[in-house]
Amino acid sequence: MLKQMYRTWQHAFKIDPDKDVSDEALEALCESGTDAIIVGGSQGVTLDGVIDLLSRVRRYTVPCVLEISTVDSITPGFDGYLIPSVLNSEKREWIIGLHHKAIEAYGHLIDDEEILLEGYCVLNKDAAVAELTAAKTALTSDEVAAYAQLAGRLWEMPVFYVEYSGTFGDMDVLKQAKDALGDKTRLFYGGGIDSAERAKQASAYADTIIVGNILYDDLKAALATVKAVKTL
Ligand SMILES: CC(C)=CCC/C(C)=C/CC/C(C)=C/CC/C(C)=C/CC/C(C)=C/CC/C(C)=C/CC/C(C)=C/COP(=O)(O)OP(=O)(O)O
Ligand SMILES: O=P(O)(O)OC[C@@H](O)CO
Ligand SMILES: [Mg+2]
Repeated sequence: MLKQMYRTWQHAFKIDPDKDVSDEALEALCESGTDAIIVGGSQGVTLDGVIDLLSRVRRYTVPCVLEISTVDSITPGFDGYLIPSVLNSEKREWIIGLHHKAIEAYGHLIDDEEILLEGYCVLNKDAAVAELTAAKTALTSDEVAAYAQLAGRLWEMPVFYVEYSGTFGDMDVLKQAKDALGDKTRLFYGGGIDSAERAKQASAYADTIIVGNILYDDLKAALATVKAVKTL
């Protein structure tokens, strides 16, 4: 059950259903000691791609959750569902609009124990997700911290996600977000973690680090990020 699990996560791999990963690489990732596999991406996510990846990850015992990016690619069978809301989007649809429509259509199917809201702050202007969601990425650390305080201490969202997808972020920004968040909300960090060293740096402030792109470019380096933050 997602709501019982996510608070213990220190590390997760995010695997994109739109990208190729070999069976050998997938086995190494799933058996690495990571806390969870997140299936998600912002481009080219299809139902077929999601089902294919889910069935392959299901050969292993690692928890597997879907980070929903389109309604059409939701399928049963995951251990839980993460719902991103891009707090610094200039467009209402990415904050609450698509969510409202989805709840109207599928709200009756939702198991509250398996669904988790993530307040995203998207900070790399060059990431596809920033363009897609019209994120206002040029924010000062105080402005990011204000989103963290809002998401954490006021709204008590389960997760605040500092997202630098594609590049390693500013650790001072991450620290300030942590300080502003309060103790109800888990801080997720993702973006440019491509070594044990960077994994350690980010996990000094983030409760959970998310590792994505490097798993396609350098599997060994990706696996090293697990050992860097977890005592196995
Ligand atoms: C049958 C069954 C199991 C039913 C379950 C019912 C259920 C769970 C219903 C869902 C209800 C609900 C509220 C759904 C939300 C609908 C929705 C589409 C919301 C919008 C989400 C959103 C803001 C998407 C934008 C993209 C985004 C933030 C994706 C997150 C992943 C991410 C940031 C990937 C990074 O992107 P990447 O591909 O790596 O690309 P770049 O590196 O280039 O950025
Ligand atoms: O792909 P990277 O840059 O590792 O980022 C991970 C994750 O935060 C993407 O949503
Ligand atoms: Mg990516």
